[in-house]
Amino acid sequence: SSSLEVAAPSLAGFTGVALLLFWEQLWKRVIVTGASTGIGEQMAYHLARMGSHILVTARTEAKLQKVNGKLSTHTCTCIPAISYSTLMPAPLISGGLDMLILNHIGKSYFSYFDGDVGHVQKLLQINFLSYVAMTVSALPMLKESEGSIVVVSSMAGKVGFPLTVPYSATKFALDGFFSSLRQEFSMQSVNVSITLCVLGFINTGKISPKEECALEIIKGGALRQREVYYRYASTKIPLLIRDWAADFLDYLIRKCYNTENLKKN
Ligand SMILES: NC(=O)C1=CN([C@@H]2O[C@H](COP(=O)(O)OP(=O)(O)OC[C@H]3O[C@@H](n4cnc5c(N)ncnc54)[C@H](OP(=O)(O)O)[C@@H]3O)[C@@H](O)[C@H]2O)C=CC1
Ligand SMILES: C[C@H](CCC(=O)NCCS(=O)(=O)O)[C@H]1CC[C@H]2[C@@H]3C(=O)C[C@@H]4C[C@H](O)CC[C@]4(C)[C@H]3CC[C@]12C
Repeated sequence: SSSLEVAAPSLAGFTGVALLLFWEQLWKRVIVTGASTGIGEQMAYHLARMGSHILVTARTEAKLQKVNGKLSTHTCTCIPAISYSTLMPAPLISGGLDMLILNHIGKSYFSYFDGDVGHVQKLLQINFLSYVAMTVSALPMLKESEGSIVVVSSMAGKVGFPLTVPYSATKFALDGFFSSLRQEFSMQSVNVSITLCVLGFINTGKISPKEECALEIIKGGALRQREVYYRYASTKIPLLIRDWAADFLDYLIRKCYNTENLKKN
């Protein structure tokens, strides 16, 4: 389809082609949550190109059907009307699974913390607790396939950025849960990899395009990396500063924060 052809140039790099060939040998079965728009949608297109069996979720049926239409020549199952706002319903997964990509997020605001505890609770349910519930449901199958869990997080889940208090809290929680779980897997010889993806601001322009970001996430998961940094320099360097000069990094973030530009997204 046209949109898959549009995505093709981003796979042109050597690692992209190598991954594609490697992936096709394995014929992966993958779940991508929050795949109706943004980075999740782009991951669905990349995975389809690699010949994966994919299951995509989101709340809005119309948007998911649009994505499904572009994936029609591939094996794709849509689970629309899935909302993670209430405690996870029955597991949506049956049969085998090789990779669980947890990507969805609920809507939040981009301004000073307004004291709304209910909003923090709701966002924790969508952005954090549902990730825990999905992981618990999928774990028997992932153990069987020695598969992978990929958790999409943010710079705002590693460093304190202003104006994103509830969102940031949910992303820090993911790091705590999945880093601790990774340790336990290692101690219990559970061969399921956990990849935490630390993303900077993804824009629609050429600097950090969502198509490239989506491919980096899939690559990191397939290679069973502990963490993915995208873009590497602009996420990794601030984190190195954080560990040695936290106050200085906080100062730099406040100084460089372009709120007007971010509010437009
Ligand atoms: N964009 C960026 O600059 C950055 C993004 N990230 C991370 O990347 C990931 C993807 O972000 P992005 O592509 O911008 O996200 P989008 O806002 O484009 O997509 C969010 C997805 O989640 C779904 N969703 C929203 N609310 C719910 C809900 N209550 N239950 C189930 N599904 C829901 C949406 O579909 P629907 O509304 O139909 O349910 C949509 O498919 C996120 O984890 C985000 O934190 C990290 C750093 C920067
Ligand atoms: C401003 C933060 C990123 C700093 C950075 O990486 N700059 C270099 C970019 S470069 O690679 O192009 O050179 C942002 C890191 C995470 C962002 C927030 C987020 O995770 C999700 C929301 C996305 C939405 O579109 C805008 C608001 C966000 C809360 C977003 C705000 C900016 C970040 C904190």
